[in-house]
Parts: sequence; structure tokens; C-alpha cells
Amino acid sequence: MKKIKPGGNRCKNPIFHISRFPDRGDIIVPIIQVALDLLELDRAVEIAKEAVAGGADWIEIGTPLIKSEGMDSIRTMRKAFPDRTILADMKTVDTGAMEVEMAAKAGADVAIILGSADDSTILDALRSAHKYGVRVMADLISAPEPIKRAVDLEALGVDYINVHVGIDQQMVGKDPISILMEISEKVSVQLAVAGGLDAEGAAKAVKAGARIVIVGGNITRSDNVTEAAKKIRQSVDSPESVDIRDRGTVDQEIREIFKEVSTSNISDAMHRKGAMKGIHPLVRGKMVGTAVTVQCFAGDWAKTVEAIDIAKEGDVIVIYNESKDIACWGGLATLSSLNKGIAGVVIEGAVRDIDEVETLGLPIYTSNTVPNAGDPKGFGEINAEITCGSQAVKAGDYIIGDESGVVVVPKEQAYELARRAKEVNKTEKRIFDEIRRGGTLSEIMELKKWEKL
Ligand SMILES: O=C([C@H](O)CO)[C@H](O)[C@H](O)COP(=O)(O)O
Repeated sequence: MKKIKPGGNRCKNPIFHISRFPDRGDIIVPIIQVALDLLELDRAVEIAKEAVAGGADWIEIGTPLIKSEGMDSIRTMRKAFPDRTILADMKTVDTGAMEVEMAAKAGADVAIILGSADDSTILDALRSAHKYGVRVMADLISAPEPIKRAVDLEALGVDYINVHVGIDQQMVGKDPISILMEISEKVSVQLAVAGGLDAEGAAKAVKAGARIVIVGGNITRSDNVTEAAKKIRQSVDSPESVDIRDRGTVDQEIREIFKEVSTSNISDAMHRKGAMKGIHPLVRGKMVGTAVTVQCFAGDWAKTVEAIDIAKEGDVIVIYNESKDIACWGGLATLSSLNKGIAGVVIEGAVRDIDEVETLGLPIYTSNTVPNAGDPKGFGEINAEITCGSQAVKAGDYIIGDESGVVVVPKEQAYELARRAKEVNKTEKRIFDEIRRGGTLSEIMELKKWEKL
């Protein structure tokens, strides 16, 4: 058994290449492959340098970067990292030979093609790879029968198989580890794994049989890329020492993420939807919870106050009151809510007793304040679908408030949108770090280049 030294296996001479890699069972220490899924090449080179400093071995030019910058992305990376293994994530689905040739001639050591491509594409890609002295990794992303396909791909002769859950699939809760375990029992080809891996996921992946641990966002979008890569290095090298934490229920996971991210991150993840109009923080404080809705009429505060008894700990009471000139909420209702552990209140309408509610400290978001209240007549409904701040709100939807305002996340999409908001948050942290080093936002994002033509 030979160990593949990171970067030490590149060779342009096909004969030398073939004799140097007679089999595919030769990685002993797991490899960390950093996946550069960015759009800007200069940033990608810088991030790759930081990742390598933290212990990343192989450098993958991600599909978005290849689409944005073409084969020049491979040439540039090859020049910047003459001794590293460079992978081109072509995700080839047809014309296998041509795409492998392009990647090889641009300087890649490994071309990544789709495992679900037709056998004819895989075989021709392999012929081309042998001709140009490069290796082929087949990516199982979205393969309908991944275990069966892994067995076929091994028989076809690919060098590596990547058990991969794509970024969009991760957002709806899929992860690659269980399928990796099953596949590692069926094939002996070297397995790579990718799909939202963090330090914990990397440790699990190594224990499940991966020899190449591919990490994208959790390294490249970190505000400290080198530290993030070091953490992955530690997990991959000593997987037994990594604590696997219990993530709790889906609801707990969603709440935890919403507490970490901002309403602006969430609104971006929702493609600019979800923000309430005309609702502003009155008593400031981060608010995350599930909605108990109240529909009531001009100053009638019976249903608003009854909703406090129906709400559970961690809920947010969301009220539509017909009038902005008569308060349906005040200090006594606020104190009752604190007793029940309610997370906050959102009111399209009016609040009074501002001195008291400010002292009590429960987060309150509203459209108006007035001194006068109405009467508890009892008209209205609790937990019907309402419109508040021009957004439809159903009981159980997630309501998040902070300094910027309030967003509503429909409960059916809450997990996915929380995950996507977290990705937005990570991307912004990295860009903040780059601006701190002296760039400007438009330079870093290459705004001019991406203006619509
Ligand atoms: O291949 C990838 C994806 O399909 C986009 O091109 C990613 O590089 C891969 O999933 C690794 O990235 P993370 O999932 O962010 O770790």
C-alpha cells in the first residue's frame, strides 16, 4: 500500500502516471479537499491559500467557479499551486472525453464527472483521462440508486467515487453519511464524501469509510478560513476525539439557527420576501418564536389578552388590530406574557404604557403607540390566518424580530429557510473579513462585472 502525498501525485506523462497509480486503494491518511464554490477567481486563490495553510490537501475548483471563470480558473489555480492536487468539478454529464481533456490540458489532476452520466460518457471520460494522465472522480449527486450506481462505477474503472449530497439537498435536511456507510460496504474503490461537512461531519465521514473529505462552505465561507481548515484537519486526523452533539428536535434546530442569524439574512434567504411592512421595534431585543395569531377590532383587547393564556413558552403573539389609534396592548398584558415565557409580541395596531413595557423588557414590535385603550368586547379570533404588516401569518409560522424589523417564515419551509439563512450569514461574515482587510464591497463582489447586460 502506498500513501498518496497531497500534491505529490501530479504527472503529465501518461505512462508515468499509470505506473505511479497502479491501483486506487492507496490513500492511507485521509485527504482534505477544499471545494472553492465561489464566483471570483482572485478571492478563490486567496481562500485556497488560507485553507492550505490550515491543512487542506487537495484543491477543488468548484462548478460555480468553473462556470464563472471557465478553464482559466484551473490554469490560474495550477500556477498558484504548482505542487498541489487540483480537481476540476466539471460535473460532466455528456461529452466525457472532451471535458476531461479540457480539464487536463488546463492543469487539473482529477476531473469530476457525474456518476449518473451514461456508461458511454463515463467510459470515454476514462479513456481520455488515461490518455492525458489524469484521474476521474465520479460524483453520485442526485443518482437515483446511489448504491447500485457505485458498484457499477467501480466496475467501469473510475478512480474515486464521491458520495455527495448537494448544497440544495442539504438545505432540506439530507446528509451523506448514512449512504456513505452503505456504499463503503459494497465497494473497495476510494471514497470521497461531500455535503455540508463541518468538523463533526468530517469525523463521522472518516469513521464511515471516506478517504477524501470534501469541505466547501464550512471552510471557504468562514471568517477565519485557516482556523476552519485546521478544525477539519484535527477531526479528520483524530475522528475519535470529536464530540458528536445532539442537535435536538427539528424545531429546536430551527430556533437555534434563527437566533444566530439576522432578519436581513432570513429575508435574503427568502429572496426578499417575508419582511413585515410598517412594523418597527418598540422594545428592542432579538425575538424568535412560533406564532399565535390574533385578529381583533378597533381597540378590542379581549382576544389579545386571551391569546396569552393559549400561547406556550417560546411563542410569539402576532396581532392584527383594526385601529392604530386605540391601543389593544399595554403593561399588564406584557407582564402576563413574561409570566408565561412568551418570546415577544408583534402588533399591527397600537401599544400603550410605553414606560412600563420598556422597563419590563419583553421584545415588542408595533406600528404605533398611543395613551388610550379600548374595551374587552370579545370580537375576533385566535389562531386564524391573519395579515399583519402586509404578511400572511398562520399559527405556528416562525416569527423573527431584531433591530431591522420582523420577518415571517412559513412553518412548512422553516427548516430549509433557516439553513439557507445560515449560509447567507456565513457568506457575509467572510465578506466582512475581506472588507476589514481593506477592500470595498464592490471590488470584492466584482459588482461591475455582474451588472445585468
Ligand atoms: O460540489 C459541490 C456543490 O455541488 C456545488 O458545486 C460542493 O463543492 C460540495 O457540496 C462541497 O461543498 P459543501 O457542501 O458546501 O461542503
